[in-house]
Amino acid sequence: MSAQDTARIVSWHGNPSIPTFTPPPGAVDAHCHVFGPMAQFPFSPKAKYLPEDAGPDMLFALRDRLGFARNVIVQASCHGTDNSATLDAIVRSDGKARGVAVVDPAITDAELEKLHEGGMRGVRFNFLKRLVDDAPKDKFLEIAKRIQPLGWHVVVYFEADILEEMRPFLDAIPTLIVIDHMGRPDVSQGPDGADMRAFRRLLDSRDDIWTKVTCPDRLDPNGAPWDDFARSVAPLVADYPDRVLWGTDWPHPNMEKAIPDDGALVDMIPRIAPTIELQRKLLIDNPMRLYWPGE
Ligand SMILES: O=C(O)/C=C(\CC(=O)C(=O)O)C(=O)O
Repeated sequence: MSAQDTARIVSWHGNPSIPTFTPPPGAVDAHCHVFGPMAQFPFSPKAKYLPEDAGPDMLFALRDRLGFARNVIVQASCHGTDNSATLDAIVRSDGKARGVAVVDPAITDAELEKLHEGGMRGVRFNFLKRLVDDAPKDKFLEIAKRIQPLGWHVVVYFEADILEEMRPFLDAIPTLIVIDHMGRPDVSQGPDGADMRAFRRLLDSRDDIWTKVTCPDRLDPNGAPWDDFARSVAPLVADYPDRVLWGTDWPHPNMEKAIPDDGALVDMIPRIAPTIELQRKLLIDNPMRLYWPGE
């Protein structure tokens, strides 16, 4: 049975709390998605989940409610390699959103250029078997080389159990790399656990590997208030302050059984970035360098 035969899913909170923490003016939500609207932007026939519509109006209302100024919209796997929904959201943002695309390896240079004009600044390689049918490393490396003239970076999503086998691939990527959700460590192991130590070795292997310190809801097996996430991730932010990004992950694909409160997610920020300076780097300086350089 494909996702298209199943009922459409709601994986986001209907009434998120207003956070206690006030993000600094200009803060960027650097990891979120849009779903559809399906009537205009149908989901991929290969989609592994079929969500209800969560389009740009909803995303921008949440941005304002949480106190953010800008979004980086990452093409979600349910839209495959058709980036139209993400591009449409960027157009509607009045310059307040940029994007990360997912592309077919056969994409032409002219099409890549068009994506750049549409506000894309990176390409995502997804290695989660539950989300994509295949992840051809050789073809991904070709794309990574071809996006270099555009000044783009590569976003890579994988889980901790394949970190070591990912190393030769990651070593060969010629652009800056952003690892989604820290490569999904088991944060209940703590800051000195095997997963965090392996991830730090990766960060130490190159100074142009960045990461998103995101998704306590996905990574903390003990759930809210995500204490294991806070104690494991705060030292990472302290040690790599210029290489970290933060995002809500709204509309939280596949989290329908444990939907996080977006306000509570924002309230995690001072627990992982306790000083004004760390918060400014995490929420403004770092994402601006990648997505709005020169502004
Ligand atoms: O939103 C995320 O980053 C994580 C996802 C969904 C995803 O990556 C996608 O659909 O492309 C997940 O773990 O299911």
